Amino acid sequence: MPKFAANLTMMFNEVPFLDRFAAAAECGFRAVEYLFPYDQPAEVVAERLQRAGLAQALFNMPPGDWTAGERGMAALPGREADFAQALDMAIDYAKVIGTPLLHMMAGVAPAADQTAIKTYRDNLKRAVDRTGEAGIGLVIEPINGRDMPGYFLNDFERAIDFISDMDASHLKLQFDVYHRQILHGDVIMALRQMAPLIGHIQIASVPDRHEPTTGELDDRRIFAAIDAIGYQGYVGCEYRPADGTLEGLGWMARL
Ligand SMILES: O=C(O)C(=O)[C@H](O)CO
Ligand SMILES: [Mg+2]
Repeated sequence: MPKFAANLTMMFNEVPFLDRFAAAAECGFRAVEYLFPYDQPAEVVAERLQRAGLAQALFNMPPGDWTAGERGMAALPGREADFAQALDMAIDYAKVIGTPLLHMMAGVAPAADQTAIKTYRDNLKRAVDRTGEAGIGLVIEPINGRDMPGYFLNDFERAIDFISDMDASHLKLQFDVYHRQILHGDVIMALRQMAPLIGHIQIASVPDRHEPTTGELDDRRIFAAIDAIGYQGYVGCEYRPADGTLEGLGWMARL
């Protein structure tokens, strides 16, 4: 069975962000991930993580103005300076908190626009170089257009092409089973084929993004496939509990 990380952006919303670390540890999680730590000083986040005895699996680079609808800046022409600043901030936080992986969000931009594509490539190269110097892994994640309309990176093969073009061993794919199923299906074959390039995996039920094992996929078989490809990282539980975090944790106990 894979090792699971609690996603503290979606789970444990019953308590404030900083208290979610202890809450996750009390429920038996040994690792956590979340979207953004930047509302808190990095030292404070690191202290909560350590006090709870948890490993950090991953977090995202600053996404731009989230409340205004921004979902990353890597593919946004004209925002290169903001992207570079966000990258610096993410690396500073990563060093203090100790994450092995950063997720670079692409942003909302037309997927076929040549200027957006060039901007994305240039920013990806910058992020590959900076994370490489810092000894941190970098991942990119295809996201479905129902959850994020207009998201630039909306295709798994395209993500694989970007990763292959960069030819950097610390740049990998964030394989979110939920997005894969909505975008393309064929989840287990994709896990097998993309295995060497997978740096992080996330899970949720489809279509409602609730607890694993409650949706249209056979998640037990997916976990077996993840083991079979030799994946050693965490599987992030990036789901919205259907009826309370604690009330919904039975799926893990039943595995
Ligand atoms: O939405 C997802 O699936 C993610 O993993 C992101 O990090 C951001 O929304
Ligand atoms: Mg995800």
